[in-house]
Amino acid sequence: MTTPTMPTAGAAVLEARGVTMRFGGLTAVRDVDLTVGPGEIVGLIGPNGAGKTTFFNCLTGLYVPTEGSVSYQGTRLSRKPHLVTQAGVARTFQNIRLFANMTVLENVLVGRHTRTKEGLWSALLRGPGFKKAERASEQRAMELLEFTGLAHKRDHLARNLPYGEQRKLEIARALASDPGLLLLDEPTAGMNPQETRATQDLVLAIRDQGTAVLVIEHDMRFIFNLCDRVAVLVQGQKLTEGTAEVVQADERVVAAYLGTPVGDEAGNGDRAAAGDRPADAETVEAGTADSETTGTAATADAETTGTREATEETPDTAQTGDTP
Ligand SMILES: Nc1ncnc2c1ncn2[C@@H]1O[C@H](COP(=O)(O)OP(=O)(O)OP(=O)(O)O)[C@@H](O)[C@H]1O
Repeated sequence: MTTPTMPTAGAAVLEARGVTMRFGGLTAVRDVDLTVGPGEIVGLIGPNGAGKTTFFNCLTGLYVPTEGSVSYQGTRLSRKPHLVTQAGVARTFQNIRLFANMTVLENVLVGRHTRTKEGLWSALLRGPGFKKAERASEQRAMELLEFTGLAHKRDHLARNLPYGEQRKLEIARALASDPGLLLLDEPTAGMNPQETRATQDLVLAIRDQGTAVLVIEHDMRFIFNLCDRVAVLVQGQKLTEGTAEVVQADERVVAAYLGTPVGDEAGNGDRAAAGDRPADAETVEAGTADSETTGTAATADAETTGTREATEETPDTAQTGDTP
C-alpha cells in the first residue's frame, strides 16, 4: 500500500496534543494527547460516552476541536474532512455508512476519488486520460476487494451483503484512499466470534502493508490480542496508556468499566452530570460488543445513517449522493 505524503523523518504518524472538545457546557474530550508511531496498532478504549468517537471526529476534521492540535506525519492536519483523507488519514464509522444501492465495487471506487486527478471535464468527455485513470482505479479497487475477501461479491448491492461483509467493505473503501493511518470505529460491533477473528487478521495484514492503525473497540479480547499499545479514555480524559499487560493490570481501568467513580484523577463533574453510562461488566469480561452497539450498527439502511453524526456533522465526500 502506498503512503500518499512523504513522511517527515522520525515523525509520528499521528500526533494529537491537548485535544479538547466542548459542546456548550459539556466537555466531551479534555486535553487528550495521543501518538501513533509508524507500523503501530493502537487501541482506544473506554466506557460508553467516554468521548472516543468525539476524539476520532476531532482527528478527521468532522469536529473542529475547541483546543489542541492534530498532526499527521509531522504536518498539521486540515480541518476539512476531505483534505484529511487526501493527506492520508482514512476512517470507518461506528454506524456503517455505505452507499446501500451501489455495488460493492462502486463503493470502493467512491473511496478512490481522492487519489484520482481527473477533473470534471475529463470525466464528462470521457477522454483517454479519464479512461486510463478509470481502469487504474478499478484495478486498485479489485486488489482491495481481493485483500478484504470480497472480490466474489463485486457486483452485489452493498445493502444485500451480510453484516460482517458490510463492515469489511467499509474498511476496503477506507483503504481505497491509500491511507498511511486508518482509524477504525468499532470494527467488530455486531460480529460473531469467527468474523471478529477474521477482522483481527485483516487489521494485522493492513499494518503489515505499511498502514498504522488506531482502533476504537469494546471487545477487549480483540483489543488486547491486536494492539501494540492501548489508551484508556474515561469521562473525556486519558486515564492511562500502555501495553495490554499494563492496561489490564491497572485497577483504575477495571473500576472505570465496572462503573466505580474514577474520582478526581479524571474528575470532570460536567461529564458525570451528562448521564454517562459505563459499559457493563460482561462487555469487558466476555469481550463482546454490548447489545446497544450491536443494535444500532446492524443495518446499513437510511435509518442507520440518521444518527447524530450524520445530521450534525459536515458529511464527508463518501456520504454524499446515494443514501447509504
Ligand atoms: N455533537 C454533539 N453534541 C453534543 N454532545 C455530544 C455531541 N457528540 C458527542 N456528544 C457527547 O459527548 C460525549 C461523548 O460521546 P462519544 O460518542 O464521543 O462517546 P464514545 O466514547 O464514543 O461512546 P460509545 O462507546 O458509546 O460510542 C457523550 O456524552 C455525548 O452525548
